[in-house]
Amino acid sequence: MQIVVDENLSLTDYFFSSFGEVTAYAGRGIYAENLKVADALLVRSVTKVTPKLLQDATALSPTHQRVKFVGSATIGMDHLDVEGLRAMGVIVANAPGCNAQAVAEYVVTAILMVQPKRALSDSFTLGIVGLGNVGTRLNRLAKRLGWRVIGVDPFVTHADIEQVTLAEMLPQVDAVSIHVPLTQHRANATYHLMDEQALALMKPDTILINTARGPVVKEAALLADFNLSQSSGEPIRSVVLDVFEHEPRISNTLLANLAIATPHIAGYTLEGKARGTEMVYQAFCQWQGIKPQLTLEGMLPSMPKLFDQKYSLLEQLPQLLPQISSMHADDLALRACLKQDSSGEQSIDPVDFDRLRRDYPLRREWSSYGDQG
Ligand SMILES: NC(=O)c1ccc[n+]([C@@H]2O[C@H](COP(=O)([O-])OP(=O)(O)OC[C@H]3O[C@@H](n4cnc5c(N)ncnc54)[C@H](O)[C@@H]3O)[C@@H](O)[C@H]2O)c1
Ligand SMILES: O=C(O)[C@H](O)[C@H](O)COP(=O)(O)O
Repeated sequence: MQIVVDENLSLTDYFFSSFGEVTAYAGRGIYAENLKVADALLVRSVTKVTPKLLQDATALSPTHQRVKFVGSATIGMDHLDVEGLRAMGVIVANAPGCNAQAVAEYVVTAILMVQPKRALSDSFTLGIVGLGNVGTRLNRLAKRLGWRVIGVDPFVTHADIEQVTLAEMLPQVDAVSIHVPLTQHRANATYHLMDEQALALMKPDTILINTARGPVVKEAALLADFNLSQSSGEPIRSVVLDVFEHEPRISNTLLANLAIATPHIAGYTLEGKARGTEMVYQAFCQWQGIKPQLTLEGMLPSMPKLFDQKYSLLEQLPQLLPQISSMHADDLALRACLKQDSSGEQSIDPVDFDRLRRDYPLRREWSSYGDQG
């Protein structure tokens, strides 16, 4: 069997080499040409997989049966034409929840970094938009920190989360964190969910965090929000972005105004990435009609136990974060990539953005340091 993989997947040899030949390419560089003799394609979020891609591959090698399994080791699926692929008989799988804990920990870290004093006060209120795998994990962490949580999700109900509409939530929270899939052309679509109207409902000092997908926050509205504060002499809103509307290109006009900017690595823990591949492996085994033999058991190195259950998360995090989080360095590394582009503006080059992601020193989740949840 021929298996084509994005080079940015973890542990592909461990999980897949017993099935056949595994060939890796840069995720943004997987073309029909690379899939001529492929049976399975394993991607992350940067490879757009459509029926056309697979049909083009078949046209290049008509005697080969085309790709029959597409696995994405990610939570998000907006890069896959799931309906179109399934309609042509392709098995499509992703990895729901694989890096949800990583993202929840990223959000708490960002809030504690941006506004430590406010976040440590007992009246801090967090708004969570999207109460799926990430949103519910974030709710759990936030409650452990003593924060009040208000959630928005038109599709689910959680007994332990106070749920309101977006318009009701935005004026009353200290931070808003976005955890919705990117959707378009349907009821409650999330494309540009955070637009001029939504930003206008927020207090000027409400922190905005987007780790979902870039186009959920309308960049032009964000820039207008910054301009409005600047022109009235007010401090600009604290905004944390891990994803960008025009990713992988980021203009300095945006970057210079962000409190924290990271290159789409909120989910990049060793655990999150490894689980993503493991979940795709499980779906792959199901497709092959075999029982999965391999697991992550014993595959991840153990870490020193830094958390002490005698103390609360709130008491320990401020001291531990400098040791267990790379957020400050991640932000600096991204800003260090600014250079003049062809239009004479300063921006982050997509090649540098992808390099930072490929070479990212994967963080560890707090449980690996002894946090028992
Ligand atoms: N930055 C990263 O590294 C990273 C990592 C993981 C996931 N993500 C992104 O985060 C998204 C959320 O992840 P998840 O695991 O929680 O997904 P999930 O599918 O478990 O949950 C998404 C939730 O959003 C809700 N939702 C949909 N439309 C909504 C709307 N208009 N308003 C409010 N809620 C709405 C859904 O009902 C669902 O409960 C993913 O789709 C992915 O794009 C990013
Ligand atoms: O949806 C997700 O799981 C993440 O956003 C995604 O996995 C980020 O990393 P990438 O797939 O681009 O490597």
